[in-house]
Amino acid sequence: MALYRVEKDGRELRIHENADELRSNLAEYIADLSEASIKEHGAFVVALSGGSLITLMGKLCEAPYIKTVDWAKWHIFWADERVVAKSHADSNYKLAKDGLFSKVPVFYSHVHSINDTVSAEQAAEDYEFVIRQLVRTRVINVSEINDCPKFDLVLLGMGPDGHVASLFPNHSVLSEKLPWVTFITDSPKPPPERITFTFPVINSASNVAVVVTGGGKAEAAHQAIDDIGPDRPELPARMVKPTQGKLVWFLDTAAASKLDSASFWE
Ligand SMILES: O=C(O)[C@H](O)[C@@H](O)[C@H](O)[C@H](O)COP(=O)(O)O
Repeated sequence: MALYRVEKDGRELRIHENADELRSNLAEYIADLSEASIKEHGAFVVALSGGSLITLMGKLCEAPYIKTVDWAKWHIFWADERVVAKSHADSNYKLAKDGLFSKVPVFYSHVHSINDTVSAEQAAEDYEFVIRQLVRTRVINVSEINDCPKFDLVLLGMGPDGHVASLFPNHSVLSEKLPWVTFITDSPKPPPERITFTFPVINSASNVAVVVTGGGKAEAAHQAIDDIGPDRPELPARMVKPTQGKLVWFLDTAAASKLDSASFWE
């Protein structure tokens, strides 16, 4: 039985007894958003991260979702991607292709991987161009507040240091306001070269889910979710604040083990 905390600013916290319960809940959440988005604007525009998220999404490849989800209407992007060949073991595209999209009937023309033949800077520029083209052709909606693309769902993991996508603590890209996609060449988590959505794009999404498991992330989850006072450093995960969209945290009990338990209820 998941425990929920719904806070005044629309954030939702879903804490699960174990990874299997989280996987079931996450698959249902994504399938429901897919159905609602396709009903609303004829597509489901989703951005993935790398890491354990892909395994945790695995139930989407099983019944009933493999048949009930309208996979042909999905447009798939990456909120961050390593600047390596798409066939490389470090590629988030390869991770998602092997773990998910080779098992479900997505249109490969809707799977938007990076140009893996250029520099990180050029790959970020190219990726932003593809997103801009899909905004122009109205496949992707635009935020009512700024001109940022409004993804239907951005799926994030979180590192033990509180990074999300490839937005790492104390990095200058955290404050990028203009580009939709930027790049780093000094990632503390290997490999060093990555492209990443900036926070304006993440926070313009209609829905953002941060999916975190394991006790090694409990301190970061506490600092990202709980009221830790004004003088503590703001972790990147705490900067995920959708301007109009909804934020849902998917945690297992280990990752939630340091949360201020007084403020969530069943
Ligand atoms: O490309 C990446 O490395 C990821 O996008 C990264 O942001 C990941 O989501 C976190 O590091 C959590 O990874 P785990 O869930 O595997 O710990």
